[in-house]
Amino acid sequence: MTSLELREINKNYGAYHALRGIDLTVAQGEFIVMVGPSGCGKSTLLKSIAGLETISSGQIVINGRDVTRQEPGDRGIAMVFQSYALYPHMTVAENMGFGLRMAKRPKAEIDAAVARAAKILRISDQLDKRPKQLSGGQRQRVAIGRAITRSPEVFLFDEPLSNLDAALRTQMRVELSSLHAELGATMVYVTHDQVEAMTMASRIVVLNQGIIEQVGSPLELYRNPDNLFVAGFLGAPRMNFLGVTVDAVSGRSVTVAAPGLSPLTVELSQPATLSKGASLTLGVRPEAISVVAEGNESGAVHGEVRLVEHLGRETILYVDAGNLSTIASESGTGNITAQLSYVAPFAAGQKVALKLDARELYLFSADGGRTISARKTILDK
Ligand SMILES: Nc1ncnc2c1ncn2[C@@H]1O[C@H](COP(=O)(O)OP(=O)(O)OP(=O)(O)O)[C@@H](O)[C@H]1O
Repeated sequence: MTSLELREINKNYGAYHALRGIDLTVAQGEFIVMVGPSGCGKSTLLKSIAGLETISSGQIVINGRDVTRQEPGDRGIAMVFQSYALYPHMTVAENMGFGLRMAKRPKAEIDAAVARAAKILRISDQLDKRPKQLSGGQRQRVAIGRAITRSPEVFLFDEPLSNLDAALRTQMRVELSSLHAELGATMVYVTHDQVEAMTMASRIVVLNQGIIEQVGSPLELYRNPDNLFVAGFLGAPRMNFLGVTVDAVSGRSVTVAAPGLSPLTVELSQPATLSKGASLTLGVRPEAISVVAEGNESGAVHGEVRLVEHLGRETILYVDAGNLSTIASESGTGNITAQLSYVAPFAAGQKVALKLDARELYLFSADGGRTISARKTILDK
């Protein structure tokens, strides 16, 4: 059953076109996570669904009701903000019951809803405290509790965990996923955090400059990005991009090369009319790069280690591969990043040969960065 439908949503701030024809259908119980670079329109879209922003054109439908012109309080949504937005002079219980009190619900009903939400969020012993007596994590639980008590048709979350420290964020992430499973509610969640997006979402929506670049399950987007933007946006460290030229085409295979790179053959999604010498972008994720002994030439890139990050279980190498042309290196240190799943004994200044896994290569068209390589197999979660 459809829970939320966004139809051709446009939002202008004066001459600035912040949302450009957003279409999205969300099924009952889905956990939608919206990601995208700063300023791409995530908050504007969330606030538009909430009714805190008026859209310039389009339609917002919640459970079959057109709510486009309705007040926020009448839309059947509850929003949880990054800043918690709790009333400092009210107790936890009063904060949580606020929405129901405004709706003039009977006291017994409010008390029961608050008690239930507090139990779910494990803050039953905090109900008489005021927000300033609580930790950041507890405050965010109260804000979520306030949303739960209203039994909304759709929950909206605007970066709810970004004010918490790393350990608490991990804990709350797990708790929010459990809460979602327990309530079976439709949730739309905005975040900057890749891990939150990958682990919590039923589907991720990647926004860029007011348009949707791609919608899909986390693994679908990670394995089969539609274009260079999505490929580069999801994954940390980011996918490496190398400028290459077509060496030879044979049916569905294309061999590409670049100065400093041994020729590599990539499967295409369909037979392509690529001519020899045409420019393309080759993509390879850091985890699809291994270090091989010098002298092993097949698909190897030779370079010098600039920086090593030892993360315990894994090692990240930032390698300068000389004149191998790469596009916008993420770190500014070296131009190829390799992520090795072991404690690798490398040091800055060391010469290495990197091998790119031929099964894990992506090719993007020069015009618009469309993915033209064959789709990758997705291993189910
Ligand atoms: N009230 C406003 N008036 C004018 N422009 C605005 C207004 N609110 C947002 N914008 C512009 O609209 C664009 C989208 O803003 P929005 O806050 O939705 O981005 P975002 O993706 O949530 O960014 P961030 O991740 O940094 O929070 C930005 O370019 C922003 O400057």
